[in-house]
Amino acid sequence: MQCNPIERYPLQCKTLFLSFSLSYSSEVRLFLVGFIALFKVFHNTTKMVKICCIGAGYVGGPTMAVIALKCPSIEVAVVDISISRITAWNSDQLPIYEPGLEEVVKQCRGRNLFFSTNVEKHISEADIIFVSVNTPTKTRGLGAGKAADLTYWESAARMIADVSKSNKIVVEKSTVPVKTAEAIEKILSHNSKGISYQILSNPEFLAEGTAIQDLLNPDRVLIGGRETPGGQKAIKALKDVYAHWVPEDRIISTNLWSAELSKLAANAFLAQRISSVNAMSALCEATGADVSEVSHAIGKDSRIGPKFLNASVGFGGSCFQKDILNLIYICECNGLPEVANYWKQVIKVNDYQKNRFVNRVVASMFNTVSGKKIAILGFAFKKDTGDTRETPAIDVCKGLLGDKASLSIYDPQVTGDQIQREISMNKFDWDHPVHLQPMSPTSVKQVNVVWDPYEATRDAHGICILTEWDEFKTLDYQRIFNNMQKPAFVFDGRNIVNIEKLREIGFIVYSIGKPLDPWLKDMPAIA
Ligand SMILES: NC(=O)C1=CN([C@@H]2O[C@H](COP(=O)(O)OP(=O)(O)OC[C@H]3O[C@@H](n4cnc5c(N)ncnc54)[C@H](O)[C@@H]3O)[C@@H](O)[C@H]2O)C=CC1
Ligand SMILES: O=C(O)[C@H]1O[C@H](OP(=O)(O)OP(=O)(O)OC[C@H]2O[C@@H](n3ccc(=O)[nH]c3=O)[C@H](O)[C@@H]2O)[C@H](O)[C@@H](O)[C@@H]1O
Repeated sequence: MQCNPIERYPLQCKTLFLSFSLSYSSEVRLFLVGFIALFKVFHNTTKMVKICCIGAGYVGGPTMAVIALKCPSIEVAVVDISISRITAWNSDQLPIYEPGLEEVVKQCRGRNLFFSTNVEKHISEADIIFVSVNTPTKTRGLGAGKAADLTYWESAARMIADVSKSNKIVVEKSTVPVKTAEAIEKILSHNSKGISYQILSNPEFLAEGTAIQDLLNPDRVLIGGRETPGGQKAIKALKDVYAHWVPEDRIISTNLWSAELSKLAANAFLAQRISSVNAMSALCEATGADVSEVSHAIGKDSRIGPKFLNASVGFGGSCFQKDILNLIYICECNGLPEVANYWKQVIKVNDYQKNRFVNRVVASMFNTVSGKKIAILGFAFKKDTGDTRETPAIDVCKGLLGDKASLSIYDPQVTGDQIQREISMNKFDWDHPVHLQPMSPTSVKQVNVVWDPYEATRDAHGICILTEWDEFKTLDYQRIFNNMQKPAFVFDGRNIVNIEKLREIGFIVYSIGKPLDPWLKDMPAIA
């Protein structure tokens, strides 16, 4: 990495200044002070550290926007092969919905934050290159259905090797299998043309919907690097970037493999907590216990803690399942089938939870939803995002369509096009760059997407709440009930409605892990 010459030669500059100061008049001294100040400014601006991030997605976009916000002296370019994504980043309609993101982008865009499709130019000019491209589950070949597909990562690495003319720090921001850095090092060093590369692992822990807050105030920043002087120097350079706003004690450095594995481990532990509470929710329904009360009681134990104990229709999102599958594959490759099986169970329980929900819906409606209108409230995988990758809504909707239901879907942040695409696409196709996905999948006739929850629920037999959007808590349920077929059902997959109030109105209510409505007790959901 290049650094400011004033910093590189501080002693020489100071000595020069001192010797002139002693021998010349005050005017000359004043001139010199001005000259050196200008020299500093000039060099600070021309030798600005440059960052390039390959991949302008849910991670690359917000992460770089926050770096640009907090480090005005660093120039940040976010590049992508998707022209539509970059066009959107440069417009008033950002490509992703994330609270607080627009404000940050507007403050920095055009100042020290740039979005571009000129991948080669920005890579070649950068000192630090973050790689934040997709690492989806492989769909075919060796490890299909489990291993991470590193196609996009490898092509980014080859691009770096092709266009670089100066030394680079390459930062793994994508979630990758442990030991990926070794593979990347090989690609880069075999094509190095005398250039030196340092690979760092700097996994991202932000959650969608709270990305900006997570980035501004992270629990920790993790940086893994080689234990060589070069590796340690690279770690220091990246630490200096984060140190602009993250307290030093929250910046952890480790070896490369610990950092890579910690990311997979963190997601596996988080997902395991949800599967644990979801497994309990099934037992609560069978026994009359209330899962919210159980979560509250166990969460009071400081060793367990209260977070991530909300029972739900299942976890979704682009990462939990993909990263656990990846972990399972790594365990299998390392001859650890027992460990692999342990983690497999987390995914099995998640699938079980989604199936269980569909079975409840169908069983309570006299064992058939054929031709019945079911309103789906919420399609995103969680509130405050428009992201639908691996949302449990896909499996629930497919399950209901399998029983010939007719669906009317409302989500405040997801378009009809996106919903149709998700429902008609094959599993795992969703996490590839947009321009590589099927352009116009055949839309499913029994699916109607509307922009109003009252429209979605009119004449419906039942309502499934699949995302915990706040607005679903305050809907006029009396009005909704009046316009529905009877008996009218609410299946709350997020435990957000007031069950007692809805029962008073006349609804038959199912809420995950809560004591069952007498109606549901008489209609057991056996698959
Ligand atoms: N979405 C999330 O909340 C989190 C994601 N991650 C990880 O970060 C990585 C990226 O995830 P997302 O940002 O969600 O994905 P994304 O799909 O939103 O963004 C990835 C971008 O990379 C671009 N791309 C792919 N290959 C490229 C190449 N060779 N050159 C230039 N651009 C290229 C794609 O066009 C796409 O816009 C994944 O490994 C994911 O596991 C980690 C933490 C949180
Ligand atoms: O690697 C990633 O992609 C990210 O994955 C998750 O973040 P994210 O998927 O954006 O959102 P979460 O808040 O973790 O929710 C994931 C899913 O679990 C569900 N969930 C969460 C918490 C809970 O108690 N119950 C529950 O069902 C959510 O509704 C959602 O469907 C992790 O929380 C992030 O730390 C990580 O960086």
